[in-house]
Amino acid sequence: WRSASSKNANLLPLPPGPRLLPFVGNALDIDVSRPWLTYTNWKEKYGDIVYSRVLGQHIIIINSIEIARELLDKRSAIYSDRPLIKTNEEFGTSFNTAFLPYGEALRIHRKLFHRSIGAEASAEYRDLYFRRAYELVIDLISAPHKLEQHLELYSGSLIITAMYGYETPPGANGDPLIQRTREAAEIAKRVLAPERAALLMAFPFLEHLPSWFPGASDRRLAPHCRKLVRQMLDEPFEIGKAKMTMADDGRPPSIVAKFLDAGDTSPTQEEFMKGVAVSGFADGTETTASALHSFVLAMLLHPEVQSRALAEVNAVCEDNVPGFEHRPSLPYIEAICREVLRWQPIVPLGVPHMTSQDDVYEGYFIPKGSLVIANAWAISRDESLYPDASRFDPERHLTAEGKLKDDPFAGHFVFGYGRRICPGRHFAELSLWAAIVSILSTVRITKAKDSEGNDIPVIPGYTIGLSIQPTPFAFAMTSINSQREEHMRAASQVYWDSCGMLRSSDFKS
Ligand code: HEM
Repeated sequence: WRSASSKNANLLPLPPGPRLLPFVGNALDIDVSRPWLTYTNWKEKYGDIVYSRVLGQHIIIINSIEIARELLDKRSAIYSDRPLIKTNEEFGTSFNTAFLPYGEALRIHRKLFHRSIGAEASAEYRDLYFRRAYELVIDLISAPHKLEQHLELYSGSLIITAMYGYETPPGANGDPLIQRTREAAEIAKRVLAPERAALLMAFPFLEHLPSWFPGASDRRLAPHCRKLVRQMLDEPFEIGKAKMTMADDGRPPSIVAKFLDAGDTSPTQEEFMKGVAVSGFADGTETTASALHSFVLAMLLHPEVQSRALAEVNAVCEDNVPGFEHRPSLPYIEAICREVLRWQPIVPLGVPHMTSQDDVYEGYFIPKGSLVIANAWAISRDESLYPDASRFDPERHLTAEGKLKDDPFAGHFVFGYGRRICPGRHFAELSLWAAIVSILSTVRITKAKDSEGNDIPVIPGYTIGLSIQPTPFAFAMTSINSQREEHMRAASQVYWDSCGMLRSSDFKS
């Protein structure tokens, strides 16, 4: 137990944690590429709430859903700040909702998100999820080796349409927002290798020590990155505006259209709107695509899950394509979606919160300015909630009668907490469901064969960083229901033939 700060008048102890070394604290104890594993080990030794300190920064690690909900949900008013990361200013990325401090700008961003992709608004895009899911299935059948590209196009184009009201044609890579985001992400990767990104997010004060970071010289890319970000903010917004003047195409209005309709379009408000739209795209595309990537890996490893899912869909839909109207009758598909999110939490440590006041929890002192990390990885591996937790097992979410369990934690911990909970979670869940049910009903994912006809073994692995995704693996994908495949192709064709929507080619350059 260590003594606490002078503000801690009752000299309450800090939560338990590993022994601190002078100056560096616990910096040397942490696996920097996969800090969630270190923190999960600490759960064994120190419990569900752990105190650590690196270079004077207080860090509280939460390893249980109960404590995360108690502090981050119930005491959200004082657990919702974010650490300031100066690199964001330099590279022009401080507009992103995820980096905003707790305050007025965040409140406005979250209100705009709620209006555009809250539970109700997300449901308005029912047709869009499926149409794009059909295109995903068609793309996967014709070019399975471009899996990552197809998944990124699926998740990114859905968000672009919801945000701006224009569409990226199937198979296209040419959308300027996608291209520029990719370019900006490349710069971010050069400046911030994944392990550095995770470390910097967890310990933002480390950016003051550039000598610790190989690649700091890439800071010369900052002006170019700022220019890219400006284009990302302005160009699609102008397209969204132009879209408003076009004839009504019967689609739900985009978030930009709703914003412009609402009237207050002062430059400050407009800048908020632009920031929200690009944050949604930047924070939602890779996460959703990574979850789908994990799904494909899980199906490859578990053919029996694919068979059961297909039998369920066939029993409910016969040879028709499944839609949201079938969702209540497809509990096993729902269980697969839950398990995909639980099995490999895409953001294993969530995004760190920061306390804006001193607090006390169960007799432990929690200082103001502490980074609070809710360890989604540890929760996903909690054997009391999820026995044999490393196993991919959708059945854990079903009752003995095959009904979906009433699990208050399902879909919760992977999306974060309180006033910072992921504002795209409803949109994400609907787009995951549409893609997963469309794939399972129409294709079979199997091991790829080598030149001698033998199965290529699958060695599952994951990348490192703030968010994770599977490392590349070989697989094959074959259509197993020609009627559904035909329906998907025809629906997609009819749509694009009759489409009056603005396309990305309407961009100036
Ligand atoms: C499977 C998909 C997704 C996962 C696993 C995921 C996960 C998360 C997590 C863990 C956070 C941090 C929450 C916290 O601080 O407590 C977050 C924040 C955020 N997410 Fe998502 N997300 C997903 C999809 C999306 C989508 C589709 C969008 C938008 C269309 C989106 C937009 C955002 C934004 C803007 C934030 C920052 C919120 C804030 O700081 O207040 N996410 N997400």
